[in-house]
Amino acid sequence: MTFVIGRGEADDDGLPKLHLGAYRALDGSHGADLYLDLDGPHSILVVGKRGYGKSYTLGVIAEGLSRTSGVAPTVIDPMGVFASLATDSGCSSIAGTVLDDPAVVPDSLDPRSWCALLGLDPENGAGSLVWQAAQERSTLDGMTMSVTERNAPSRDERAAINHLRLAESWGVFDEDGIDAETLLSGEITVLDVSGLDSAPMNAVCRGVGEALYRASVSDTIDRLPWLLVDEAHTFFDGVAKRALETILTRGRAPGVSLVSATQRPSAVPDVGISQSDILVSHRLTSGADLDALTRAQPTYLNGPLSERMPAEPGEVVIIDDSTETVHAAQVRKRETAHGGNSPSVSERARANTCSTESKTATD
Ligand SMILES: Nc1ncnc2c1ncn2[C@@H]1O[C@H](COP(=O)(O)OP(=O)(O)OP(=O)(O)O)[C@@H](O)[C@H]1O
Repeated sequence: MTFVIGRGEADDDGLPKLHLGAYRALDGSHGADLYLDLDGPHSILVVGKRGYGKSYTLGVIAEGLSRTSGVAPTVIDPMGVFASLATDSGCSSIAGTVLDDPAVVPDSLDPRSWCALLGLDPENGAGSLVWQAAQERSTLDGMTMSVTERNAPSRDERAAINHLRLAESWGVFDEDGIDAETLLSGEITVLDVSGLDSAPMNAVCRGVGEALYRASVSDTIDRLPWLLVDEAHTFFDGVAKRALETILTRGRAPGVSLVSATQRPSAVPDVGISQSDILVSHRLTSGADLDALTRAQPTYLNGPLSERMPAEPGEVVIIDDSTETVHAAQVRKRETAHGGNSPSVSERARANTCSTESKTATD
């Protein structure tokens, strides 16, 4: 019998799950293996102070998802550390796509999102022009044309066009950009947004979140989407917030999962904590961050969470609301290289061994 977070105790029932790690005893020794359910949708919040393993854990989850059929993982990567998932030349590489300059199709954003993105009031002047343009057209050129065709007061027209030009200058909208169909192809897609400012980074996240949610609601998909967002406070603080909240509050019914990782749980809106059915907490020490989690602390957690904080990188306490259980665990080692690593001799040696092995295999 093994324990599957999000499902409970399970015999080998053949349902999809990923190997998350092992139980951790008080003396630090490792116990039985621990798994994470991939059969149904989940909202998972991964928290922890810098350097204690959030991105690493996100990578472990991404690896497990990549090796599971029936799911389609997308990673929003603001630090540029997940490319190694799909480009690792070692022995355990994963089939997937890394997009260094990700662009979304303009109509992945609905008219309300366009106004929010550009900071415009949809009820007035330039905002209502952008709203109508987004309703009618699916390209930025088309939207600009739509604005000029309205015979609106020239001040409003100029303001709307300037805002659309600003959006164009971000380089994240393209009619040939990624759409839900591409993201749902099954292989992992890593969207490296590390070169972008906060607004375009948020635009990509909102576009992707909305596209995945809309595709799932339309009921035409044959894989369940998983959206993994690192440094999630950047997106909960920006225009992507609404798309993430939609997935958190309404995503599970159509089958969309969200895994958000942040070192600042205090910057995550309450809904981001209360609607997560699984909390994976690495070490946290800031009072504000512990308070944010304590406010949502379930009654079945005996004693304060602060007293159960792990001490070492990779160690976690997991609160599983679907089974109302709490677990002390050690997250397993990554199979692919962790992009956030400082260079180390052992990591280089591992990569060299792998490339020698694969060369020998092809000789
Ligand atoms: N489960 C694990 N097994 C082994 N090593 C780990 C594990 N988790 C983390 N580490 C080690 O801790 C380091 C820091 O992890 P990681 O980069 O994920 O931190 P982080 O919390 O995301 O920090 P940041 O907020 O700075 O991105 C890793 O490079 C790795 O060496």
